[in-house]
Amino acid sequence: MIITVSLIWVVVISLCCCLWLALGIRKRKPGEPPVENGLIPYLGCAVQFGANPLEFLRSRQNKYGHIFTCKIAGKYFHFLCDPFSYHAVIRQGRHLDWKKFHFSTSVKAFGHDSMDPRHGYTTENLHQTFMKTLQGEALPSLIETMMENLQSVMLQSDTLSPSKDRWDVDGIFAFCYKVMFESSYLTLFGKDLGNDKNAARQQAQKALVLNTLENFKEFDKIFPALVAGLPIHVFKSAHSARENLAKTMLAENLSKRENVSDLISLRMLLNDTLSTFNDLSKARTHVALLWASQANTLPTAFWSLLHMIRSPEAMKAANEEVKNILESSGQRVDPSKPQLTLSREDLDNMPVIGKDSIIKEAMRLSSASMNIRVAKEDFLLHLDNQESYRIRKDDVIALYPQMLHFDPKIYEDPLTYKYDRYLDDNGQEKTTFYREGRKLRYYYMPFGSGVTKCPGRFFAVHEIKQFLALVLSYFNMELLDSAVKVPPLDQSRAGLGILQPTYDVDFRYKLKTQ
Ligand code: HEM
Repeated sequence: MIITVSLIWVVVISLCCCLWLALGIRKRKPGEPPVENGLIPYLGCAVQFGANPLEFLRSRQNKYGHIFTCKIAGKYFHFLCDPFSYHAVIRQGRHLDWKKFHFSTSVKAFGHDSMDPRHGYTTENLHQTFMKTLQGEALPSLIETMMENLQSVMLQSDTLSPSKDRWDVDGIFAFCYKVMFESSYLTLFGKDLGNDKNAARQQAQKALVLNTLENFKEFDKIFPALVAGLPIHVFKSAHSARENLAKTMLAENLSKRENVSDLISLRMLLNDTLSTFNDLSKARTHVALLWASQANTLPTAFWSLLHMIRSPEAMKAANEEVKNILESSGQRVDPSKPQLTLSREDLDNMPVIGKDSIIKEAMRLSSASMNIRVAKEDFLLHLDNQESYRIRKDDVIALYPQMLHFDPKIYEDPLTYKYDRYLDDNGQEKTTFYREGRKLRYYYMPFGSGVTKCPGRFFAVHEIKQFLALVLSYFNMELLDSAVKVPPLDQSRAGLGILQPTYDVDFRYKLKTQ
């Protein structure tokens, strides 16, 4: 009897193995890129890729060349590693779909109904909504509101309590998190009480911000798992954190707030007029925007501030240019009346901070976004070296720009932070980079590319510039350990944007005496 049962098991397992070999493994057809199926059914190469994507891709590039295919979580990814061929993917050919992956990822992570007009829940053109409310004429007012909020959070609310006479110690990431989260949340989602100074309402407002921050953190922790396809119900506390966030963003709550940004008010209107979403689904679309506006900005603020403080030359150059711009506009730094104004032009005209070099270099070192397109049909992908490869319908084509950012043939000494790397000899933005003597069209891509390029990028860079200009204006800052090493990047979020540090770095700050 025992022998019969064992025999049945052996047969079942063998059948499963045969089925997996027959159906789960792709055989390379003529004209296709080399393929790796990985050893684990369904997951394929996911575990090796996830452990260190850059190392994984470099080793496969050395083995296979400019393009190769890996099975990851049931899908076939064609990784294109030749920067001169990026154009073939970025210029949105008729064979490639960018919407499918983006819309389905958002549904998986945030739980709203599909925002893809092809699915029939809404006719909103999200891309247009973002461009209209985050760029061009919409930008100056976002910058102005952010400037007020940053100063109020740094100096007037209880978020920090800085003093002239005493150093305060904090983690740099913790500091950036507190200051940037609150300021940019209030800038986009408005204030509960408008300008009401009533103490009880101020406290209620503060409690709402703190709760939102805690819920955001809890939810953000499991974000990579949701993108990978795990259901949110597996993560009890993150699930309730996401639902708590959504509750605060129900129309009945948002409509009570004042100074709500154009982005959120237009989205509320379009949710009501163009969609069939229920109230909760509408609220969850706002949670998606909260995440998009914070998840990359917070670590970018950290890396920019950390690298600046660690680099005496960067600190000196940045300090001088902030001082000059304030002097030339006749402004005095007074923490008891924090009303500095720096327009978009002021911010753009400062060389080190203004031309973004300090920030760009910090992002080059910490960005690990993945640019993804899905093949709409079988087609031939033409590379720069005249080779062509067959791509099958529904396969994914992926660019991993960290390979560019850390390429020693493009960036000399790529692991070193050089605050002026993106400045030319005249102190202007440097836009020419070469690889083996050939000028590159794509050399810096933390915001993605082509049609899916981050629509919030101008606001994002300006808010970091404002943040740096203000901390330099108001605070003296020092590392607790002046020889502290830069913490390693937390790879668990690789593919999703700016990586977080694996641990925080302590610094101390106190108000400057003018
Ligand atoms: C340093 C900060 C930021 C970085 C590095 C960043 C990066 C990115 C990246 C890589 C994407 C995806 C592009 C793709 O899929 O190819 C993206 C999408 C997006 N970002 Fe940002 N982002 C930042 C800040 C912001 C801010 C502040 C906002 C809004 C206020 C924002 C709004 C969005 C939106 C709405 C999308 C989705 C666009 C779409 O699917 O059409 N981002 N961002």
